[in-house]
Amino acid sequence: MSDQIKLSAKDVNLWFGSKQVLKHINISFPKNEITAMIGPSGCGKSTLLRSFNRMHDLSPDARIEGKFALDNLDLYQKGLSVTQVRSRIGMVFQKANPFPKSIYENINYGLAINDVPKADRPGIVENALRESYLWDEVKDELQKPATRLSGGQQQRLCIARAVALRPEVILMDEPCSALDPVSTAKIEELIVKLKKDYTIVIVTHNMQQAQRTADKTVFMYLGEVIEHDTTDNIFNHPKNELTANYVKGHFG
Ligand SMILES: Nc1ncnc2c1ncn2[C@@H]1O[C@H](COP(=O)(O)OP(=O)(O)OP(=O)(O)O)[C@@H](O)[C@H]1O
Repeated sequence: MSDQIKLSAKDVNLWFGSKQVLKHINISFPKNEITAMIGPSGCGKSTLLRSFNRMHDLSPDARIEGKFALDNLDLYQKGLSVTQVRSRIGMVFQKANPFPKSIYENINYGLAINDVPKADRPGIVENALRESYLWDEVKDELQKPATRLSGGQQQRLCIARAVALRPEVILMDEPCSALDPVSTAKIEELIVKLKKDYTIVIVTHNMQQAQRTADKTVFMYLGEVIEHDTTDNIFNHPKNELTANYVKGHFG
């Protein structure tokens, strides 16, 4: 763990049309820690997560105020492309979304569009698959379509695709919600292992998952950050009554 802030949002407000979805968000995520974002459906967790890697750039009705930063880099500054941002801030989605291509090509593609020299790519693909605990299962069938892998394997492939680009941050939006308990346990083990090299922010509805994986937890409600503390404090000694009621399962 360290006190160095890797990712932050300052005075952020976000509207979709006339509806304000994020309100006065001030939040920071320390380097090499896992932070879980929890809160009832519709409170803005995904919207906040997606803001960091500029997923709203193409939504004509989205209006964003405030500042998002990676270290001291303004993520919305003029001249900084989405591809540049996403090579440093990777994302893994709720539903595994491999390209309809081979296992190998799923990882190779990102390397190619980021101009990684051709000769380096096979080694990077192998390392990314090893790092994602998938290599032993797929090493003899790298040319097989990725869509034939199991759901859990596909999600680990998506994590491999993200880590291949050596991002500094990995954003995860309910990465296990479509998986069975065994696959979920594997991904959670992987997430905890990855924090040595990455800063991780994970949106989850699974309270046990937050407690098993996250150093810090953020509770959001109606577009606001209500409480942000160590995971132990959020679940066992919450300061805010709303947080207490939510983690006890009284609503949401
Ligand atoms: N592209 C969009 N255009 C318009 N409204 C949107 C868009 N994306 C999200 N919203 C709205 O913003 C609000 C917050 O949604 P968001 O997905 O961030 O919540 P969430 O806390 O992640 O919910 P869940 O836990 O159900 O995924 C919701 O009311 C949602 O309908």
